[in-house]
Amino acid sequence: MTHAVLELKNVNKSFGPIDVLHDINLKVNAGEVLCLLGDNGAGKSTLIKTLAGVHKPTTGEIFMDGEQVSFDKPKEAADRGIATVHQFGGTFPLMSIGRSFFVGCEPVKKFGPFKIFDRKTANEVAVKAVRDFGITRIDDGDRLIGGLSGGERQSLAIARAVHFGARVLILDEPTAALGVKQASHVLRIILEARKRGLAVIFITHQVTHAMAVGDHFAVLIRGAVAANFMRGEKSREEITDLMAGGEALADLDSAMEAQSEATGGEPAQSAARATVA
Ligand SMILES: Nc1ncnc2c1ncn2[C@@H]1O[C@H](COP(=O)(O)OP(=O)(O)OP(=O)(O)O)[C@@H](O)[C@H]1O
Repeated sequence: MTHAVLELKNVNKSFGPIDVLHDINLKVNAGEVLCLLGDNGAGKSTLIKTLAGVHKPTTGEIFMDGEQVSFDKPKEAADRGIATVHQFGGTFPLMSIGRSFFVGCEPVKKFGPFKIFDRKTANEVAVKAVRDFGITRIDDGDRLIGGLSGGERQSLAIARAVHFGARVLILDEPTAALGVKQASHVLRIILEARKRGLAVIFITHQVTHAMAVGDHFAVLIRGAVAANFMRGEKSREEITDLMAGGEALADLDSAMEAQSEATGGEPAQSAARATVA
């Protein structure tokens, strides 16, 4: 029996008296993109941090390849192959591509009695890794990260994670700040990571981007998985409605109706209809 690369069973997370995640059950397989959708404050960051070893679940279990794991710090999650790429690629604008690719594990060469950073090797390996990922516009490892476009930075960070053996790639809103062309570039890189057999968790607000690459979708509302479905099981409109808080608009409608009844006035226009119009 093949196990999911990553599986969460009944994961709860509380901060003191504040319960943030409620009974999260999710799994992601090798070569699959799980899109995690949710409005602001839904608990996406807390979930990512719980997977990446920043937080420990209050209760519940996390499994990798069927084996229960527990991370005391982010390095332990990273050593198991869980890599998180944040919105701006998490790199330093004033570093070169070669330098930032190897930050923390720089290749060195001998220079007399000293060991110095092997810039040539770092640049060659970094440029090859990103070009293999289809980022053909990067051909000089000495270029500064600050001179790359947002999409190129994201793509570089993904290629780096894959190069260093990531098995689970957590992408935290990678397309949120990008224009259409740049976003489609990053989506192609996500598909390439999937093709290489990674388990990808793609956190996004953008339903169009999720639908372009997702195999499996989970919608978080107030820290719980409100919907969990596979590609083709829900329409764009249904997902958008869930995402836009159809529930919240329904609450608002009832509040407006109650107010209108209380004042005996004309019924106010439906919040949901007003939004759609
Ligand atoms: N350390 C903490 N202590 C107390 N409450 C917290 C803590 N971290 C998060 N929360 C609460 O948990 C809820 C979910 O927050 P989280 O940042 O995970 O949401 P999110 O979906 O990532 O939102 P956004 O898209 O705005 O980043 C929020 O109400 C937040 O205030």
